Amino acid sequence: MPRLAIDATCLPQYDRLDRPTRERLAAITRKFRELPLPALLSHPDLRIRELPEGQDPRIRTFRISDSWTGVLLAPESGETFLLVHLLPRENAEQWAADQRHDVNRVMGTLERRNATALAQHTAAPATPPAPTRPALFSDISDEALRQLGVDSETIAFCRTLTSREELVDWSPAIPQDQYEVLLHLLDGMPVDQVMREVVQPRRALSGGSVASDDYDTAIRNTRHRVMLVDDDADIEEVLGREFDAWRVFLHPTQRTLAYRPVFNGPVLVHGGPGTGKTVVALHRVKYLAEHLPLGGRILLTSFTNALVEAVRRDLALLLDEELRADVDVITADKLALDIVREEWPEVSLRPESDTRGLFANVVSKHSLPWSADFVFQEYRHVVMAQDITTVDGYLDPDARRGRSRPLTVDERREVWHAIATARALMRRTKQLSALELHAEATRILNARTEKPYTNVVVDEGQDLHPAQWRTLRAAVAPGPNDMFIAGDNRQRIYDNTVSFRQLGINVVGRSYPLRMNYRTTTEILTWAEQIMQGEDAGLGMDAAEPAGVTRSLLQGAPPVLYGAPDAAAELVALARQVRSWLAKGIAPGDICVTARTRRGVTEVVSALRRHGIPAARFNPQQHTVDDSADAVRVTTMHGVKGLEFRAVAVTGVTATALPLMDHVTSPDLDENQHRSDLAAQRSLLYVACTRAREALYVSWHGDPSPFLPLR
Ligand SMILES: Nc1ncnc2c1ncn2[C@@H]1O[C@H](COP(=O)(O)OP(=O)(O)OP(=O)(O)O)[C@@H](O)[C@H]1O
Repeated sequence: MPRLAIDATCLPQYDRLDRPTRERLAAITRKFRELPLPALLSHPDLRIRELPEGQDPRIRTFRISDSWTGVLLAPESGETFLLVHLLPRENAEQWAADQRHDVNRVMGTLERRNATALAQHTAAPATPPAPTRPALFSDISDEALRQLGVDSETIAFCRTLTSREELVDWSPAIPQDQYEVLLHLLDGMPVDQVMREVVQPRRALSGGSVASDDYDTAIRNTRHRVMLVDDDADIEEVLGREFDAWRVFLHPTQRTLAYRPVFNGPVLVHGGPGTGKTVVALHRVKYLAEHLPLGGRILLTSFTNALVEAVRRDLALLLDEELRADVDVITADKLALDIVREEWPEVSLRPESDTRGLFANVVSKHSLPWSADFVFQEYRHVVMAQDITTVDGYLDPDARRGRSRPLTVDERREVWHAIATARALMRRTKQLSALELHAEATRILNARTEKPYTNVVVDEGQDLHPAQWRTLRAAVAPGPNDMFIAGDNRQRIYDNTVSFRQLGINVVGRSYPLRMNYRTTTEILTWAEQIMQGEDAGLGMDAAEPAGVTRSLLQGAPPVLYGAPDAAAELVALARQVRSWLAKGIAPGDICVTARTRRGVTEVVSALRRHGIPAARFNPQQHTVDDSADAVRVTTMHGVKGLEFRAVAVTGVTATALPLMDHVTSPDLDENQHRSDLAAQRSLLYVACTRAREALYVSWHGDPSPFLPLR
């Protein structure tokens, strides 16, 4: 019996159909699966029509209602029908006639192109290539392009173009997988790398090349754009439930990572903002949960409580309750606390501010010549980062590698004494700092032969402290599929750096980049990338490969930048901007405004309300807002980590606020730490700006932040 597949193009259209039309479509698609092909094509009720003579014989249109038409790909061979598009009746036939569907033989996927438009342009380019500007890809031979799956027609077309912008403008007409190849080449990725990163993952899924008339296989291999409907599933049920594309359509690279049966050790998935790292981590959990041995458990963790809440919510969309019961979704800190409490039930977590206070007391009591901040940093970045437990360990010449302020041996003894005093006090009061809990949890776990988890999946890994990594490492036995880590060094906004090698997390040979951004438009992304230009990407996790450039297939308006004369004027301009987004039909809840500080958040909320705009402080942890759900969300720049909104306003990007020098270690204290803290503040701006899906507005008053690309 025929099987039904649905192209991703149909999904937004389905939302526009009214109830009777949806029911009618469901009835039709049921018939697709009940009747043999000849009976189906000639069925009087369905009015399946071929296109006029000379056009693609595989494409048919069928009537759904008086106003809606369906477009169907019905290959002569094979059993799979593809519902290609749902269109208003008046546009359907022309659209169908312009498109052509082919099998990409190299990548094994089904592709669509606007054949009419491409052929017309190739024959007579609107603007012939200027003799002064070389055609695109002039340094890459036809043969090399063909090996990457770019066919002769697309090659001939590309040779008429001279700029990246032209190629991007034409992207809706170009076969999608070929477009991705071209985009990477254009941005300088070498041919062999494109082969490895773009072509191979597709081939891996299709198991090699596919014959040009084998549409059936190609449709099944195009899972990044095509949804296969189970034989007994109802189309209404498939399309009618709240739809999130990420649950169904994985990019081939995402799919090969999430669904690979075995990795022989820890895996690192890295990539720029919006490349689907969280999506891959969630699908990996799904795969692991579906293949979990009896009694096994999975840990899914992320950096903050807010992020853990977000992945918990998303996991519920992907995995049914029964499988979710085998997955703990908690922060590393919560894990450490739970483990330590198993052996020491009265222990509690000491908030970071208390820990700093404790160090301040010890430093003043000992009348040390260093500031409390300095001693606290020695504790955090030397002692706890390396799990040093003895004075000799701290005196080791290598222990303070990377710290720029030298200490003599006697001075070290003094610092050690202060740190040891503070640590002893924590123990005596049974109130341990998070780092202390991790050190304890690691010792407990290392002493056990039975580990609590079969697999550990980590999202937002770039911000974890080495002590947290040690707990995670100790929570799972080393071996196949033990750790799956997603992160992006350039989004590191806290002050931790780690060396995986030293932590026994060996990702060498298992470090994979994701490069396609699914969230942000090209215009916003390209601008935001400039914030990070020249920034060393080696901080955070020591990824085997530096982060590459991220591309987006989405297009939109460039970011709007505004420098106001003073704070009041900045708020007035913000209100104007938000009002214009609302007027364009963006719901208040899809708009987020960030401020640099908590006080800034309060000021923005009251300013927007004064202008009659519903606004509320946003609590990312619970995804709740103070009053009404239908309000513009306002939060700090830290608060938007890992989230996204249709429109984002990043305010207060003023020289005195970014970097906020209170949060940056003074260079007198430690030069390297100073640089690292500055880099984290730069990343904060980058993270905030890359939360925007469609619209980004950035403002400041007085002098702009030096991190802002204003050229
Ligand atoms: N294959 C996909 N198909 C459709 N949407 C996708 C796909 N992969 C990711 N997305 C969407 O792209 C957006 C970004 O994904 P995700 O949050 O996983 O990226 P990320 O790399 O973790 O981002 P960041 O590092 O910026 O927090 C989300 O809206 C997600 O649903």
